[in-house]
Amino acid sequence: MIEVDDVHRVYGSGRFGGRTVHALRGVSFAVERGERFGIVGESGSGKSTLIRLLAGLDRPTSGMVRFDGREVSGRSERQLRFLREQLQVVFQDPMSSLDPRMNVRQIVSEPLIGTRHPDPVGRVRELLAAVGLEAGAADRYPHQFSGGQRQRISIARALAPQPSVLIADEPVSALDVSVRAQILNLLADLVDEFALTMVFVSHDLSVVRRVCDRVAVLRDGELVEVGTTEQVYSDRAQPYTRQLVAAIPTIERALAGVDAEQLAGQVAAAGGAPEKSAPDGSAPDGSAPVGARKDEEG
Ligand SMILES: Nc1ncnc2c1ncn2[C@@H]1O[C@H](COP(=O)(O)OP(=O)(O)OP(=O)(O)O)[C@@H](O)[C@H]1O
Repeated sequence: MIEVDDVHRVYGSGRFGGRTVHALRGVSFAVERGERFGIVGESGSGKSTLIRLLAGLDRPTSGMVRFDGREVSGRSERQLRFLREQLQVVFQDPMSSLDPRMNVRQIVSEPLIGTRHPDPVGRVRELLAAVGLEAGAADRYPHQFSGGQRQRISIARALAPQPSVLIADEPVSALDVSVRAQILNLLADLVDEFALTMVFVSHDLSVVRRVCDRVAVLRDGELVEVGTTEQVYSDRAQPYTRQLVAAIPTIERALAGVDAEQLAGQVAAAGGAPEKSAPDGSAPDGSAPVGARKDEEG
């Protein structure tokens, strides 16, 4: 469905002594139809750059991105219409990606403008139900919802044009930990229900692990590992991947059956990151562990 072939992206020309940043270095992978493919890497590893290339919002400096056999790079906006219909992105922060002046009906039906959909109102009702919002939500505005509910609205909007591929760009990072699991479960259910292909991007391997079949690990613009989520999570052949696992709060690893002490030893031996979680399994900022429920969404 998606092929990324030896893609490089260099920012800046380097002319007149200017700085260049080699954000992606020879990245290659393929995402099969129906797959849930995770891309994980720490800040600055090139995740946003890669998403922009997949969505046809930017062009690689060299290499090629293909969608359903068609080249994405180097096409005009008119030629990319097929991609805009087939591929939708859910962004990290629903507050900034939803227009505060539009009500939910307008937001969710916006992608249908110009498509001659026979029943946009009915479609909005259907989509709100699919993401677990009541029909009355259609008349309300983004600020009247909780963070998790706003992300549900973003997901409904992304599904409106009936895409075949959903790119989720850190979709739960801006949310309270108590609602993350609900949104992840919702995404997984919708991918099944609508037979979607999903590319799920996150800095957090534990989040990717919940929803993805395969995962690619990105470091400083290079793919250092690609494999099934379980392989990557449990083999940890790469010291960098071990660091990503070690950054997951202890309770998450306990749930995953990973021996925290053994892992900490491996990381220390690899010169890796220090243990970040508190002994009680809470996150470093003192927030509740992932998976804890406060029923904040209501
Ligand atoms: N428009 C740009 N011009 C110059 N450098 C850029 C530009 N966009 C990104 N970069 C650089 O490219 C590298 C990769 O950035 P990118 O935003 O893709 O990483 P990321 O993994 O998405 O990080 P984050 O999770 O912090 O968003 C970084 O060094 C970044 O500073």
